[in-house]
Amino acid sequence: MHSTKNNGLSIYIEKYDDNVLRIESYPKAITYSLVVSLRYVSRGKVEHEYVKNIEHRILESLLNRVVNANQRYFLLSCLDSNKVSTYIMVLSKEKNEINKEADVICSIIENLSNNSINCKVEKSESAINILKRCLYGDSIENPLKWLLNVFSKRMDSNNINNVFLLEHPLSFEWGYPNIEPQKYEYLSKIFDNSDNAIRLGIIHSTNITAKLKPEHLVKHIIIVGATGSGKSTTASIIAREATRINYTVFIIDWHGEYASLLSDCNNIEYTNPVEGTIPSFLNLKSIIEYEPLAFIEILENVLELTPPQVHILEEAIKALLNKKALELYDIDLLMDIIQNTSLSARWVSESREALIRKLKVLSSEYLNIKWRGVREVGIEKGKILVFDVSSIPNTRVKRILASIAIKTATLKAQYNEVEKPLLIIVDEAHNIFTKNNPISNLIAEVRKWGVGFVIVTQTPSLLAPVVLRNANTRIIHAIKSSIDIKTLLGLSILKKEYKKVIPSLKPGEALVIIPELPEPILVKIGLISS
Ligand SMILES: Nc1ncnc2c1ncn2[C@@H]1O[C@H](COP(=O)(O)OP(=O)(O)OP(=O)(O)O)[C@@H](O)[C@H]1O
Repeated sequence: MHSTKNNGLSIYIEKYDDNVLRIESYPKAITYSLVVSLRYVSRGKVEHEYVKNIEHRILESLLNRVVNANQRYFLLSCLDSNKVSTYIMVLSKEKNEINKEADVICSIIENLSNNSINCKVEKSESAINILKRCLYGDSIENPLKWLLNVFSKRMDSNNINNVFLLEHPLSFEWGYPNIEPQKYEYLSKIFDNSDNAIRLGIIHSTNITAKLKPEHLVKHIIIVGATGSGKSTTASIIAREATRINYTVFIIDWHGEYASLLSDCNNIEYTNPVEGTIPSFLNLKSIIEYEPLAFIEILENVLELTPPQVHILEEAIKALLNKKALELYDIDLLMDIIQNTSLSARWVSESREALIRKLKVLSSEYLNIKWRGVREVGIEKGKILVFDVSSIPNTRVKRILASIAIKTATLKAQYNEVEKPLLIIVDEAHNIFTKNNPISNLIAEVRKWGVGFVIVTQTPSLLAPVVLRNANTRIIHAIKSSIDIKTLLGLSILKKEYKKVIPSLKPGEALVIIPELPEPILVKIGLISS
């Protein structure tokens, strides 16, 4: 994906003080604004003609002021809980004048309407909400877009080129006012200078580096976002940073993207079964010796085995375990054993054939992978091992091999057979951490063995709920699908206010939620040079 050149108009609206908003537009033009709301005071039956007349006179007065004064006004009609409300946005380059101007126009309006219109200056927070409602209202012609267009032309006509596209609603930065001094201090404390942390990028409107500490890593991280939103880039930054603080990193690379993302790293090894290498975690010996049930459950789930097929598989595994030299990068051997299982019931032969048919997708013959000839690559402290499954032609096989590798990696961590702490990054995790895959429950268990997961997905709604619940650090890139946004909102991962922000994040921008902070922070993800 390429980032598009932004030659449009970007507008940042931030709280300046209790009533005043500061608007910064690109190309550079800073102005100040406040919003007054108009309410008709009910005085019995108000004549339509009478109201129209007042409105006409108010508009006339405002127009006169536009000619004479330094201010601009913008009338907003917003759909507010099913009724249309009227607001006036007062714009000025002079922040000192703007409160005075609001008083002036309110007194003009109240006088002209004989006090049948109530005029009130809105607090900054509610002014932002009002603008948001107007902006996201259903009207096809976005009034604010028009406003900003006109406004910028008038205020800074020399600087503005001809393109006026509000193509990116987040440029408004709703809910992201400049960080106030107390909050700034608080954030600096949370993201202190400690070197033993993952540096994610810079927090919006600060020069504070957002960091994830080791405790965040073992409480798991989820990275969500639509295609092209920057998930893999973020995951690759976490991988690099994790090795810097001496983590062992294992990456399940679903699409074969990490070779280019990490091309400049020299502490990295790649494995790809189609090219004859596998991570040592894929030697089935460990999983079958330590937890044969987990192996059976993975196959049962991914290959949708029936109970009789599971039974036959269990018997075959028992037989396999009785064999002295267990070499099960050898699914072929497992199939031989199943073929020769001496179960006598009549149903066996049919189920056996069906089971073998299902297992065939894992065989050397089907995959064109010579399981007996593959080279196993181990994992070392401070290094990254990538398991690239992208060239395996069958999604079920990818899911099985990735699940087995993850399970074995965590077993090795449990039995201290791998250098810890271990960080397992799982790209396209919705293919693996599904509701019925037993692997999903690992996320609630592995912390005590010094293992953290980074779950990367574009479809959080397909993840097992246990996975979403147990990933305490959330990195949310742009998401378009309303189902996925709802999933995050439903889990209270996000407050409703962010619903509109998430689709508009730019590639590499993310809302980051860590347990210590009550609100998400907006982070521009990027490598921080040492
Ligand atoms: N932190 C960043 N800073 C600048 N640009 C970025 C950043 N992250 C991503 N991008 C841009 O967005 C593009 C897509 O990023 P990336 O491949 O990480 O997205 P993705 O969400 O993983 O997409 P996919 O699901 O298709 O793999 C990158 O090629 C890069 O141009």
